[in-house]
Amino acid sequence: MIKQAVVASGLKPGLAVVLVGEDPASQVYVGAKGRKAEELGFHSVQHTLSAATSEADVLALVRALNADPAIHGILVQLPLPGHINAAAVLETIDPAKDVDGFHPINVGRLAIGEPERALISCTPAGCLLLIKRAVGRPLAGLDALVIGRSNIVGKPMAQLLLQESCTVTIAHSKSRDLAALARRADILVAAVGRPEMVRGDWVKEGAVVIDVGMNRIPAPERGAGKTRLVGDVAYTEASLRASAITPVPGGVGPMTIAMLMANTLTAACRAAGIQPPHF
Ligand SMILES: Nc1nc(=O)c2c([nH]1)NC[C@@H]1CN(c3ccc(C(=O)N[C@@H](CCC(=O)O)C(=O)O)cc3)C=[N+]21
Repeated sequence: MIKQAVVASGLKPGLAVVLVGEDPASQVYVGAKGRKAEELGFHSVQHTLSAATSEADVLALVRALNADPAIHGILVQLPLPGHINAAAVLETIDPAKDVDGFHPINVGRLAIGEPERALISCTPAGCLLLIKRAVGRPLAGLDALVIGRSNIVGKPMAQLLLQESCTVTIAHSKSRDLAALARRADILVAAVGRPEMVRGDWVKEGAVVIDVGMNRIPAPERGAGKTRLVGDVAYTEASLRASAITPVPGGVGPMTIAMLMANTLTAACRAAGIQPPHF
């Protein structure tokens, strides 16, 4: 779907990914993003800097990418090493190239209900698309519960659902009786980072369940020292009640990468003064 839109636009969207340090898990994500970008015919560049790189050098690279007309999207992989002020780096990215949607300008545009001028955080944007497809009619009036209040997922997810006129509840570690809140939800988004915390009997019959969790847990059955990836939802139990549910892996993660590409195409279209496609 994105591929057709790229071809139709006649543009070559450019995505720059900046990785500071050699965290192996980060390298896996960055590799997957680069492969997808190339598959779609994007101009794709990766800057891998040593973990000892100074903040000034990261800022200088971001400024150079801001000024590069072949680059439409800039992603600085988080987390950054402790000696680098992540907020300073994110605020240096040109908001028009901020394909992660983490710059306060883009966060603000989402909050004031101007999503058509913003770039929206990829994971919640992808979750909203999945929810809309699963529900198949306007979301207005539905009860939505977002578990988790991070800047990257929980808060923007709640904003997007509010924009769709859902009745939105945001729950977090201090919330009381999460199970009761969950049982009322027509739309349940779990983004807390606790393996299989959402049980099957928390799920309302017919609810749409979106699992943002990416928890790596020990899997001795696969051999000594091996791990497996599980979400925040007990999938098998929850799938007996849900009308639609995303698995982990193979759900929100790949959708996040797809939305990163969609945001890069959107940024390229805006830079060229043409109407971005609607996903
Ligand atoms: N500035 C920034 N933007 C990000 O978007 C960002 C980031 N920093 N830091 C790290 C997290 C993590 N993240 C993932 C995206 C896709 C999968 C994904 O596709 N996962 C596969 C499974 C991969 C596996 O098996 O390990 C799946 O869910 O099917 C995972 C993780 C983006 N992140």
